[in-house]
Amino acid sequence: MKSLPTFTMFLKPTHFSFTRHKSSSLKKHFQKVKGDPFNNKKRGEFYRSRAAFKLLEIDDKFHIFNKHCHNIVDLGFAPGAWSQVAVERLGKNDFTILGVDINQATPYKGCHYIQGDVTKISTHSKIREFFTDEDGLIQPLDLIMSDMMVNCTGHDHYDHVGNMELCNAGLILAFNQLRVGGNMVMKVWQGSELKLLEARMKVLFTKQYAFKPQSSRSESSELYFVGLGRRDLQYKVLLSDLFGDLEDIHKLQKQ
Ligand SMILES: C[S@@+](CC[C@H](N)C(=O)[O-])C[C@H]1O[C@@H](n2cnc3c(N)ncnc32)[C@H](O)[C@@H]1O
Repeated sequence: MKSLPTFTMFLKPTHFSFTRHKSSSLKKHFQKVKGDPFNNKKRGEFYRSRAAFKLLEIDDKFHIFNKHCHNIVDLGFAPGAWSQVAVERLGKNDFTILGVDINQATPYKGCHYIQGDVTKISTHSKIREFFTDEDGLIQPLDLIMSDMMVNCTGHDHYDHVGNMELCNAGLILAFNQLRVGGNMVMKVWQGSELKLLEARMKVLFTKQYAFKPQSSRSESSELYFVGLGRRDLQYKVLLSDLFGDLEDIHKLQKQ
């Protein structure tokens, strides 16, 4: 396998823009609670997990829960804090949230849940079925959010490779089921293959960002890729093209 540029190169401005963001809602959290705002007992009791804070920051920055956001898939849903944030942020909007997780979980109120492995085609079929209405019309997705992560081994390379497989599965879902103009957020784990994922995102989305929320521990290799505005590829790009090597993908970007 070709060796790919390191993540430090990935952070150069010609690639994804990389920002740390001080969110207004998080500032409010700081004011409400003393001590570590992300690890506070009261806050922890309110959200199903600390992962909520990362999504709050992402939404503050990229406004993913906007008025066009109705059909949402939450990949790696358990224990459900991201769905909880989505419900909170979408308020009275008309929305449907489907959580998907390889493990058993309890759906968040007002949300739906299926147990399934996102790397399996059968799970993608279940998602499509769920969003097919009584007349057999498939309702495309407006937002795919993925906080999926393999069980960490503590060995960064293995964790990165495991995460890449999950990200690729998320991208396949975006290719097949995300509407034109739709958005995607996914957790990525730094490593040599990130360059390839970045290139695929560039083919699929008009704007892409790499974002490290403040609530994500600085020593952690995680960050989030945000793809805004799924492109209308008009059948010029096939799924197999998207999963070609880096050189082929760069050619696609020029089309
Ligand atoms: C960091 S947790 C997600 C936390 C969640 N976003 C929240 O807010 O509560 C990662 C999740 O990814 C799930 N996961 C890992 N591999 C998966 C796969 N192949 N398919 C579906 N879910 C997967 C794990 O079971 C785990 O629940």
